Amino acid sequence: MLRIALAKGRLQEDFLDLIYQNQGTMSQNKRSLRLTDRLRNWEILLPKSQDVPQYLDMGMADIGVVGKDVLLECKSNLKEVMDLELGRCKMVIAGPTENKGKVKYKTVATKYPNIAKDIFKNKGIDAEIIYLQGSVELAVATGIADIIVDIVQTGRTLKENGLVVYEELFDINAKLVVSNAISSRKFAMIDSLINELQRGGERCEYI
Ligand SMILES: Nc1ncnc2c1ncn2[C@@H]1O[C@H](COP(=O)(O)OP(=O)(O)OP(=O)(O)O)[C@@H](O)[C@H]1O
Ligand SMILES: O=P(O)(O)OC[C@H]1O[C@H](OP(=O)(O)OP(=O)(O)O)[C@H](O)[C@@H]1O
Repeated sequence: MLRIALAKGRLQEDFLDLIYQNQGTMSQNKRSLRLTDRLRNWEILLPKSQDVPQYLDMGMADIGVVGKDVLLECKSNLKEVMDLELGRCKMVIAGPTENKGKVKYKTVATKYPNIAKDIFKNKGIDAEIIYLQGSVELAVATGIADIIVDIVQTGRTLKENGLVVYEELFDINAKLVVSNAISSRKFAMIDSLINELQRGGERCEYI
C-alpha cells in the first residue's frame, strides 16, 4: 500500500481531478480524510497543507503532494521527485497602490514568517513580521501592516483590496515529495504514480 499525503484544499481537488478526471470521486464522503484506491493500492491521506511534511517525517505517509511555499517555510529536507502542474502561483511582496516605490518597510503581514524573515534579512531591512493564518491583505487594508509577503495567482485578491505587487520573489508549484524513510519495496509504486501523473492520469472508478 502506498500512502500519499495530499494537501487538503486546492491541491487535493486538482490532484484528484488529474488522476480520476472526476470519475468516481464525487461519490466519496466529502468529510472523510482518508481515501482508498483499491485498484492502485493507494491510501490517500488529506492533512492540512502545512502538515504534509510532518506526515512524511513521522513515517505516516510515503509520498506527499504539497506546495513549494510550504516546503520552504518549514525548511523541509524532503526529496522532491516531480514538479506538478498544480498550484502554480508566485510569492510576492505587495502593498498599497499609492505607496509603491515610497514605502519604508516596517511591518510585514504574512502566512510565511520564515520566508519573510529571510527575504528582509537578505535585503538588510529590519522588518517586523506579523504572522497571520490567512487573509493577509486585510492587515494592510486595516493598517496593521505596511506590506505583505504572500501568494498571488490571478491578482484578483490584491486588486480587490487596493494592493499591487511591489516585487516578485519566486515561482511556486506543487511538488511530489518522498519520505526519507521510504522502503525500496515501494519504488515501483512511486514510478507508476509518476508515470500516471506524466500521462495526466487515467479514468478510474475506484475510490
Ligand atoms: N491562489 C492560489 N492559486 C494557486 N495556488 C495557490 C493559491 N494559493 C495557494 N496556492 C498553492 O496551493 C497550496 C494549497 O493552498 P490552499 O489554499 O489549499 O491551502 P492553504 O494555503 O493551507 O490555505 P488554507 O489555510 O486556507 O487551507 C499552497 O501551499 C500553494 O502552493
Ligand atoms: O491572486 P489570487 O488568485 O487572488 O489568489 C491569491 C490569494 O489566494 C491565497 O489565499 P487563500 O484563498 O488560500 O486564502 P487565505 O490566504 O485566507 O488562506 C493567497 O493567500 C491570496 O490571498
